[in-house]
Amino acid sequence: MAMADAAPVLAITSGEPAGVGPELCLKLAGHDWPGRVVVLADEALLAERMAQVGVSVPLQSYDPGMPAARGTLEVLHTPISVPSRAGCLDAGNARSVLAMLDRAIDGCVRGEFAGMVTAPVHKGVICDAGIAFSGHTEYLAEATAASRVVMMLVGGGLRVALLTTHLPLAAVPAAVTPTALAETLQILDHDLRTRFGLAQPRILVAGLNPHAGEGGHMGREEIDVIEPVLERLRQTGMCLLGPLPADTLFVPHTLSRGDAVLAMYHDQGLPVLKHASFGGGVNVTLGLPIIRTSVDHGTALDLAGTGRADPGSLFAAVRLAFEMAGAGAR
Ligand SMILES: NC(=O)C1=CN([C@@H]2O[C@H](COP(=O)(O)OP(=O)(O)OC[C@H]3O[C@@H](n4cnc5c(N)ncnc54)[C@H](O)[C@@H]3O)[C@@H](O)[C@H]2O)C=CC1
Ligand SMILES: NCC(=O)COP(=O)(O)O
Repeated sequence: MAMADAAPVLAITSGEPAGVGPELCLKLAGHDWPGRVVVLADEALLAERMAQVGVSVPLQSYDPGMPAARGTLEVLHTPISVPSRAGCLDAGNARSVLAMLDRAIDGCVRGEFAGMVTAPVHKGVICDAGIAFSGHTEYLAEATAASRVVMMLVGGGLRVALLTTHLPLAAVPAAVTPTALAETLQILDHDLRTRFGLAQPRILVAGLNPHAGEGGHMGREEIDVIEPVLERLRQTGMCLLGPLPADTLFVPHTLSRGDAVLAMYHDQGLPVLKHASFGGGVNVTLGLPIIRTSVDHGTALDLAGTGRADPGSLFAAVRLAFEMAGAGAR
């Protein structure tokens, strides 16, 4: 167990072995972090990627009581099941990717780790292995028995949270329910106060339909669901603006009126966020009993093994996790 006043220890899951995660994790070594970073990865795979991208990073096996020497990378060996070639997915490794997540989650729940930072996994190859998987966010919710969690991306001066996450577009309208909206806004408001230090968060809520439904002529979710929920939550003291037409919500004048945006679905909010910050954005899961941040990008199979993947988002995710754990960034 980590001592309450000891430097926080973060678990960094290296994710899909064929993706850029393992080589990005190597770049964490030698940086002056305000605590310990422990990379969960297959040690032999890390050695292979080092050879492939032409770097040499001394690895030290993770020992809870013994922080690694500066310049080395602490590694908690989590074996892959079959050899992995950069850029080539193999469903045979899906279960080992999930075992890596399970180890990090377990360590966070037990207090061994102050939080976890995830490098990307490949959702499709995990599903190809016969495991229903739609993302870390949903997996973490289930693993920690959190009844609802909220995906929020932070970057480029924006905070964008999502009401629905990895759903087919056709399933989105039915998921815009009073309960889902109210609980999501309550989690967002709560975590903006407690984890991001905002005394009175102002949340801009997007409509679902073009022009926020144009008075009911282009869809009724705004009138039937969103407006009543916002009105009810305003009575509890929450500062909510909306439902706002999503096409003009992200113009600077409107953004200046809020601290965070709640988008109704994945591709309503994330393209704007990624346009503003790709390579430096961070994905945070709100509503969990543990701290979890992540990169803003995927497995980038086209770059895996080249050493050219940008580590900026991983670094930002690690910095934010340390800040959330109470350790200032260096
Ligand atoms: N946190 C996670 O685990 C995430 C996982 N994914 C998964 O990743 C897989 C691939 O997704 P894609 O849509 O192809 O997105 P992607 O982010 O892997 O790639 C999109 C484009 O961005 C580039 N790119 C990505 N990361 C980069 C980096 N660090 N530096 C420079 N360029 C970078 C890629 O080369 C590619 O051109 C999917 O299975 C998806 O679900 C996607 C987002 C987050
Ligand atoms: N587009 C964000 C994304 O896919 C990340 O999902 P998750 O794995 O963090 O749930």
